[in-house]
Amino acid sequence: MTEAIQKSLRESPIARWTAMFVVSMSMFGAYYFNYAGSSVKPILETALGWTSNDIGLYTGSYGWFNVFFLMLIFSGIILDKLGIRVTGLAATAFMVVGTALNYWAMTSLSSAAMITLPLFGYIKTQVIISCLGFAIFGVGSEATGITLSKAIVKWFKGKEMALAMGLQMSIARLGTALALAISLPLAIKFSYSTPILLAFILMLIGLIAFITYIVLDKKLDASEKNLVVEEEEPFRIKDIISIITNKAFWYIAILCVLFYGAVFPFLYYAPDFVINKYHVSSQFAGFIPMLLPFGTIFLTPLFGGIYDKKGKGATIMIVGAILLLIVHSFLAVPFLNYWLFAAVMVIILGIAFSLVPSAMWPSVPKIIPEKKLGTAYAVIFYIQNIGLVVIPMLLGVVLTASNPNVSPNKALIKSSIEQSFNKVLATNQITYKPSDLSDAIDKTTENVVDSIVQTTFYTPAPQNEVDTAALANNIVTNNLIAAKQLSLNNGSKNSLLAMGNAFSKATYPIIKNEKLNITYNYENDILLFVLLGLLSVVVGFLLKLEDKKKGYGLESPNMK
Ligand SMILES: NCCCC[C@H](N)C(=O)NCC(=O)O
Repeated sequence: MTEAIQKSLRESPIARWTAMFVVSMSMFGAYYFNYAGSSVKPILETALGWTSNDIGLYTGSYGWFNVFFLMLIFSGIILDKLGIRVTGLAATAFMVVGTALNYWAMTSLSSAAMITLPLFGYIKTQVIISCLGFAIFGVGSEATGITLSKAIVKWFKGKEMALAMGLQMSIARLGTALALAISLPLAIKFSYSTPILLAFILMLIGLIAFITYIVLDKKLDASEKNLVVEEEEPFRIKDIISIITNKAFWYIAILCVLFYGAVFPFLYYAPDFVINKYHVSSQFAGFIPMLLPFGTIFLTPLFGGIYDKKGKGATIMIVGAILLLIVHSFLAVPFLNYWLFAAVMVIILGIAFSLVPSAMWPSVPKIIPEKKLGTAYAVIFYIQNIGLVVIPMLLGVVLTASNPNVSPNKALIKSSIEQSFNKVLATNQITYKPSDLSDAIDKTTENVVDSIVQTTFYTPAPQNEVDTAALANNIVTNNLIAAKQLSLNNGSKNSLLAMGNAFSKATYPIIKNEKLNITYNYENDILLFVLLGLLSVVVGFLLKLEDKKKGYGLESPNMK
């Protein structure tokens, strides 16, 4: 037997780094699409008449199947049972199908068509099919994430594993940066659907890249066929028990949900937060949070490289958690309200957001054997996904409760919508069921109020109070014009709701022009982030203690 045959392909740096770059291409597209939709929010509102509720539903649909139908857990089990090739191929194909469905819904379905569905009520067909597409994409995206982690462990165990995982994350975050930088300009220059078309092209590239990876993966297996490698028992369903009874695994999963919960939702609120607290103009508010993903592109592999050579994985996570705590604590101080201070804090948060992931993901293989890694990563992502649904909801509740005086005057808005409806119905002598009318008025009020809250989040203007009375007046006048354009010939519930939709759509530009200024106080929300930071530090120390007790080697270098 020749030397060449005896050597595993893993031993060739060119082969393993090529495998890493090829396999990471699928995640580049996934992270791009993740942020492309929300970046074109204002265009979707004006071009398709999507309300803030529609956009919120769409953004949240990413996790529907993963969380509610446990698809993420199934993906992990499938990964451990059927392997990297089958799972990765299916996952990248899911991303292609989901993105295609999303693109088709946005470009081929009428934005006026409506449907009544259990759980959702009366909803735009275009919105619900786009959500379905995004949910299918979400299944593929999370499954690809866990497949990539397992693939990197396969190629890099005992070598530059954390550096490789860090670089894979950097390539993914380049996708995020691309979405933040070009989605909106693309949508303005061409069409609202161009960023989604680009996402579809990137998904196809990701699928082709994964097929290329399969060739490399087969070559790796062939190169190891004649080697004496430690044969592992195949994965069995009962292995899940040994994962979920492992204390260190739980510390990592809890640290993951606490830490990511204090970063991703913070980014969502950050533009409005810097406008309200640091008096940054709305044009520049997006730039400060944007500093975060850009910084992580360079720092995550750097810290990964340090972990590989020097070890100290648990310590790196603790330092990251401490930085998170410090940043949120300083952001909570009322008198520190100069914009440069916020920018510096976001840069430090970027350092924390590079430290923790660079050590967290390569630490899992030290605790859980390779054959169970798919399921282990899947359970961690599953818990993280639940947190990313619950924490923003909690923040919204805290924000509303902490700012009782700045909410739009719902009663006034409702009465103006009532007036609009009654005028149209009386003028056109349309008969209707009173309960249907009241449902349509309630739904329209909900949409309009939500639009006001969401719009003022991003576009405050130099006024001192919420002039809802002027807005209500405007709604009546302008919505009558919108309603007249509708050929309403009966008073069925659907036609009343359609009228309500036209009202909400017509109201959107009015809200923009009213230039409302709602100043939110974010103090309590930031305190919630401080609490998450504090708990992250505690869990980090518990992980370090458990590692010391059980000897997982989190503090040892990865490179032998
Ligand atoms: N919108 C981001 C997708 C998250 C993917 C995955 N659940 C994850 O957390 N990956 C690690 C990371 O640091 O992005």
